[in-house]
Amino acid sequence: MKVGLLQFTVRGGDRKANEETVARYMAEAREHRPEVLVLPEMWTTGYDLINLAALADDGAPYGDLLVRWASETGATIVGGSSPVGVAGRFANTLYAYTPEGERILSYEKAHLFGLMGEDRYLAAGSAAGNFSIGEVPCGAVICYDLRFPEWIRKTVLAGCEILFIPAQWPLSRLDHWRILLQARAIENQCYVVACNRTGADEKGVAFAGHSMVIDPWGTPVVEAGEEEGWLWAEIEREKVGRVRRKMTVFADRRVDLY
Ligand SMILES: NC(=O)CCC(=O)C(=O)O
Repeated sequence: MKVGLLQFTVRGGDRKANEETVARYMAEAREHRPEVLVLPEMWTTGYDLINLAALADDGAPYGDLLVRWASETGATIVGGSSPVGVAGRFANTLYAYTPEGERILSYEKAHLFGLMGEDRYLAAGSAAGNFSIGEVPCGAVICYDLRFPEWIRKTVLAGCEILFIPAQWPLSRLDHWRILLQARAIENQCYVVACNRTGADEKGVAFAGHSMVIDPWGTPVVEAGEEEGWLWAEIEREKVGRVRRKMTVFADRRVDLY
């Protein structure tokens, strides 16, 4: 399965500029014949939470763009996330679409990140992000959710061979990013596909880039630098089964203890 992760510099509060940037990269992606494309967290608006009510949509413009790009590229799009608001309740929401335009995932970030003010402006989701790409069981969480292994374990126990993690993760905690991503891949024996943003926001906070694909043994398959652009990787689904058969972590769980 050929996967492309787009890390780019999100412009806070400027949906038009962000849409134009992604559209440009989507046109470029076609020649790579991708099967899955992944975008970063809150790529439409950035963290302009004060203006959330004006910037968020009800899911339609955000979803419509993903439908268009999925159709144009022929890939399933795991569309990062965007603020989606219905009846005054806004959530950091991730949609995924097939090339045929079917929405296969709507996931709301479950753990709100106080350091970036999310808890003051957004509502937390409470449903796990399980979905399938063709026959492959997948899961998704968003950024800060990465710090909650219980939540990710729940997603994996429901069936997940590839875990997608769109993010806006700062450069100052790059070490946490890399260690936690690897740990989640090792302990859950699944692929981790993590797409971060690049550049700095309007307050001068620098973001890490370093999007990564990690295999179910915990070995990085690819890792980006801090620059904007596509990161490409090949996912070998058989590896998940191989690792899970070799080290029987799931069968060895002491469910009588925890
Ligand atoms: N957007 C986020 O959830 C950021 C999470 C983060 O930076 C962290 O250290 O955790």
